[in-house]
Amino acid sequence: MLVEPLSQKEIEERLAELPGWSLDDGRLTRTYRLGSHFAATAMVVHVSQVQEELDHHSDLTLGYNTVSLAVHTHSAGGAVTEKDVELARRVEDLAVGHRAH
Ligand SMILES: C[C@H](O)[C@H](O)[C@H]1CNC2=NC(N)=NC(=O)C2=N1
Repeated sequence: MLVEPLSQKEIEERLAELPGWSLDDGRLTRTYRLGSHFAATAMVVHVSQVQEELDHHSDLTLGYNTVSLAVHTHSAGGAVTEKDVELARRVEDLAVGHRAH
C-alpha cells in the first residue's frame, strides 16, 4: 500500500492531538513511565500485538520502568505518515489501561 508523507503542517496538527508525542529526528516519539518493570514489559507485549495487527512497527524500547517508541514509515522513505499517527493513537488508547504516563 502506498502511503504519502505528511507535510510539516499536517504533522503539527496531528501532534496537537497526541499530548506527550513529539517529532524527534524525523520520527514520532514518546516515552511512557510505568509503575514497575513488569508493568512496562506487559505494555510492550500489548504494543507489539497492536503493531502486528496494523502491520506497522515502531522501534520499541523497554527500560526499567519505561517504554519508548519511535516510528516512521520505511515504505515512504522514512517519512512520517498517517500510519505512524494511527499507531500512536492506538498506543495512547491502550496506555490508559496500563496506567502509563
Ligand atoms: C511487509 C510489511 O508490510 C512491511 O515491511 C511493513 C511492516 N512494518 C512497517 N513498519 C514501519 N514502521 N514502516 C513500514 O514501512 C513497515 N512496513
